[in-house]
Amino acid sequence: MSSDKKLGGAGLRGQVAGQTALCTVGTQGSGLNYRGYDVDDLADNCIFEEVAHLILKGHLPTQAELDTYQAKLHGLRDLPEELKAGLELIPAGAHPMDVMRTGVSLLGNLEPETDFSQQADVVDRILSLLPAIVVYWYRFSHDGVRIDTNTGAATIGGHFLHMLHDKPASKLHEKVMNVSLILYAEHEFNASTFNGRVAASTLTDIHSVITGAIGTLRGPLHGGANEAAMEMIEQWSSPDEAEAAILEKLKNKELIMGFGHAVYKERDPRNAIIKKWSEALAKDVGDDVLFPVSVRVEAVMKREKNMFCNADFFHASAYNFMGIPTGLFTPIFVMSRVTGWAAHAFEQRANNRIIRPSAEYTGPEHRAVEPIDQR
Ligand SMILES: CC(=O)SCCNC(=O)CCNC(=O)[C@H](O)C(C)(C)COP(=O)(O)OP(=O)(O)OC[C@H]1O[C@@H](n2cnc3c(N)ncnc32)[C@H](O)[C@@H]1OP(=O)(O)O
Ligand SMILES: O=C([O-])CC(=O)C(=O)O
Repeated sequence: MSSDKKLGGAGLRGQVAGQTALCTVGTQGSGLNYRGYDVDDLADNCIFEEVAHLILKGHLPTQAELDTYQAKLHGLRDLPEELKAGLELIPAGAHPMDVMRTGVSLLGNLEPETDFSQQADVVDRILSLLPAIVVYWYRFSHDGVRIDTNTGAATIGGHFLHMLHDKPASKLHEKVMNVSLILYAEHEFNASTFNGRVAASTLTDIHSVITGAIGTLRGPLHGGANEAAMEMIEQWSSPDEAEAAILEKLKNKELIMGFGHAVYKERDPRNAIIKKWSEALAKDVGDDVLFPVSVRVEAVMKREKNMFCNADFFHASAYNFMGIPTGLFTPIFVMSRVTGWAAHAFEQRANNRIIRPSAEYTGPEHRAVEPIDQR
């Protein structure tokens, strides 16, 4: 797939800002490759932990390596008591992305990375704990329970759902979580990753890299779009109602969340994959509103604006069908993209020069300070 989107002007669009061996966007194969593998191939054939291993450690694991890696991650699922105490202080009304940001930041105080030789272990610990950080807080603040974060679930996706729903995830749900986490894992120099690389280039600790990236992903123009898309589509009870509302929004020049992309021009290769799984989940729950509404919105945006769904749009209905509260949508993105952020930080550290571009000055001419009584 080639991308011929005109890239220029503001937002550093299209400018090469560094090198990476991790990923290509819009240039090879189906359109998104992690270390040479098509994302659809990975989503069909792997669990997320295999892809995390690929991104973080450089190759797809053998069965023995995967078993060892999963056993290691399982052994790291216990939240430190001080972290639980900190999470219990955060009010129920907080945004779960703020909880993720604070959780990682607090973890950095409790288990600091004091030397870069620790980076792989520190990242495995963060990867293991992210689902527990957000679900422990969510269940304590919303349901008044202190959950056990040792679920015994084989995969990170299954572990997240098990903690949330107090029971093992179905095979279908665990598969969809694996697919979702694989689709979101890495995407070159997107805003949150670039933020992370800038932080890494100062040789700061990995918790600072991840904390900054979480804050950047939170915005509705980036990862927050999956929640914003859900808040939009859940307002409509039929495809016709959705179509009328979208036409009105377009007339008012409103942004339609979950559409468009800074790099892809014609399609986001992740959309067809998550759409297929959203459809399977819709059948599973007997939905006859949310999925048809989403399909109509996609068709209207194509017809009216020649715009396509990005990875976020059909994630909204898919997560909803699995009973996941909307506020936890973007935190799932964090549980996945942490692999990309960390691998970019490792690359930056391995060949570092501090990232420090220049600005074109547009302020006042040179002038002298007026004495305070004359201003
Ligand atoms: C995982 C991710 O982070 S994927 C992105 C998730 N974000 C969203 O879904 C939010 C909605 N989408 C957007 O805001 C944008 O498409 C972005 C932020 C993803 C990309 O921004 P840009 O690269 O600046 O967009 P692009 O250059 O393609 O915009 C071209 C035109 O289409 C319009 N446009 C872009 N996206 C949308 C949209 N979702 N709805 C309506 N119009 C849009 C822009 O306003 C712009 O109009 P203009 O020429 O009149 O100013
Ligand atoms: O690449 C981007 O600009 C946004 C992003 O992170 C993604 O699409 O996964």
